[in-house]
Amino acid sequence: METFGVRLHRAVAERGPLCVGIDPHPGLLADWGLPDDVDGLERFCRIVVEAIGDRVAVVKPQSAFFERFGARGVGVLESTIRQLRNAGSLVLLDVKRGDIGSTVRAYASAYLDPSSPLYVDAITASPYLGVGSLEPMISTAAEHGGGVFVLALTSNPEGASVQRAVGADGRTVAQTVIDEISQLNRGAEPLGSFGLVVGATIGETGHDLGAVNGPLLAPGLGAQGGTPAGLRTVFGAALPSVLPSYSREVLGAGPEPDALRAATERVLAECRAALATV
Ligand SMILES: O=C(O)c1cc(=O)[nH]c(=O)n1[C@@H]1O[C@H](COP(=O)(O)O)[C@@H](O)[C@H]1O
Repeated sequence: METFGVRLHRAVAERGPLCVGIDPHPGLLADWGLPDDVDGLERFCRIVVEAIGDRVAVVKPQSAFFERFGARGVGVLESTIRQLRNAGSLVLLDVKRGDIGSTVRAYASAYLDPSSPLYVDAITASPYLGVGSLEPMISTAAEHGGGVFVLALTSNPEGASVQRAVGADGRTVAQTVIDEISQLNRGAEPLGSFGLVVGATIGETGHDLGAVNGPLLAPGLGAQGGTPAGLRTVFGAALPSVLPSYSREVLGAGPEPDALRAATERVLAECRAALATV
């Protein structure tokens, strides 16, 4: 069984360091001339998958935009996941789950067990009930070759008051998350399967990402003001492990498939250039 880290490493080598998010905001549906309903959602996703599913390493559907339409919206999420897999991109489902361990086990079966209809390559997880509470996700991912991206330093301005709080041992909350996830990737080659989320907007924070040995998802580019050139300031020597992630910056170019592809190529070229500067 190939691990997620191995698959991700290969996908990035073949398709380049880029994750594109599918975030069907009501405003984007309107801009694309689509109704704000399940049919509009379905058409939006189909256009994105057909335009870029066969050329982007990772696609990250944001679950909230599907859940807001109830069961039929989740049905569109299921079919979008299937279509993305057929197009050859890895699917990172952005659900930011976290709970007590016994409930995390159910989330793990929902997203990381191959028998689930919502099975994906990797999910995002929130560690704020304790990194240890995520253990069922970690072990299910390890068992089935999946990945988990744990929030460390998020792109939003409100995150810092919690994530940069300093504990009794002098480390920030985020650094303890970084250190615990790094342990899980020890010895993995060429890349571990347990990633961290670090926003592209946060500037230099003094956190040590040097020992992570796993992917560093960098959302916040484009619409939230982060730039590829700014990634070096945020990530320093860890820059080669960064997986830049864009949603609205790319999606805003639609609905024409050629325009979506052109926007994807543009941000990919910018990211390649920024990541090559180490
Ligand atoms: O986990 C994430 O992907 C995430 C973490 C974070 O710190 N900030 C952040 O913006 N995100 C997600 O990344 C996407 C950003 O979308 P854009 O701002 O449109 O590129 C949204 O789906 C967010 O939920």
